[in-house]
Amino acid sequence: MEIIHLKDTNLQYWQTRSRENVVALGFFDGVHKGHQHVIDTAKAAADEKSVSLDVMSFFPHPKTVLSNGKIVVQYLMTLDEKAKALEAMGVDRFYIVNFTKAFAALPPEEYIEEYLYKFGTVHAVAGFDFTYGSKGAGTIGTLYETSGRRITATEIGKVECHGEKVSSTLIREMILTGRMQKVEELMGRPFTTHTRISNGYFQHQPAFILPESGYYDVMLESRFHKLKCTLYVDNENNHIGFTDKTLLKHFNNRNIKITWFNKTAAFAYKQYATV
Ligand SMILES: Cc1cc2nc3c(=O)[nH]c(=O)nc-3n(C[C@H](O)[C@H](O)[C@H](O)COP(=O)(O)O)c2cc1C
Ligand SMILES: Nc1ncnc2c1ncn2[C@@H]1O[C@H](COP(=O)(O)OP(=O)(O)OP(=O)(O)O)[C@@H](O)[C@H]1O
Repeated sequence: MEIIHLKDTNLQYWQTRSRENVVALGFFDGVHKGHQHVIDTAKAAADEKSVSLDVMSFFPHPKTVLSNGKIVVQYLMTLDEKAKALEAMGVDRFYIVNFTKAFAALPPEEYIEEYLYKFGTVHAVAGFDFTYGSKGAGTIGTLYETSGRRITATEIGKVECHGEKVSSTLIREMILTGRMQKVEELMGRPFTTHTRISNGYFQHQPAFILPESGYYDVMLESRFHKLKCTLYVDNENNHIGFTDKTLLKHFNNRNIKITWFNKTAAFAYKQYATV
């Protein structure tokens, strides 16, 4: 899979290097069950038409850009993890558009012309609530007409879990209340984070979400070790630690993947305040 970062200055370059494709549209943080349905549908259409499967996503998050940074979106995954998840689903090209206010304000016609038609898109797939362009006026339902009937479209109906729309926002809420089983149900896989332990400390980057403070059953994986253990999280201080300090030696100064299972207890801050 190719990963292409689009900005004003390289737009034309990539337009001329595109080929016919079916595209899936959206931010796709977490690549959850709703997103999976969108991408699987686009994959089936691409296979049927024998064209490439592309995903067109954005960065940073539109809510952060449109609120002038006032709304902080804690991401569920890094761009690298998102790319791996998309690649595993059969995506050929992953475009990441530099999301700016100017881009958000494009008239829907112009977005379709410059970012879809000139990129070789013959068919677009997005969810019922995906909007694009100034005032969010463009929808997947209006895309065919707005494209001058040059690009067909499929609208994906709402994917729900126990009557609620599966969304990145809902998953963030569940992580922040420690409901990891529910998160797994919404994502279709357990929640994972990638981090590094340097000189005995987890270097968690605050741009990425951490579960509610507490003790968690986790799986830790480095290049050389994989084991189940308990970690504690002090969310307010963006801190992760081992309850069994003897385990540190296996993971110190390594990149690690944490797979989060159950929250087993509330966090007793005083117990670790002096460690
Ligand atoms: C391709 C594209 C994707 C967009 N995706 C989102 C999005 O996921 N979330 C969002 O809040 N706005 C998104 N926007 C921005 C909205 O379409 C719209 O510009 C925004 O809600 C601001 O509306 P305003 O013109 O009334 O300020 C996107 C815009 C474009 C062009
Ligand atoms: N539950 C769902 N059912 C159907 N389509 C969905 C669902 N969730 C997201 N989509 C679609 O998947 C694409 C990517 O979704 P996007 O990341 O923008 O939304 P989201 O998961 O609802 O996030 P947020 O909570 O930030 O709004 C969009 O086309 C969107 O309409």
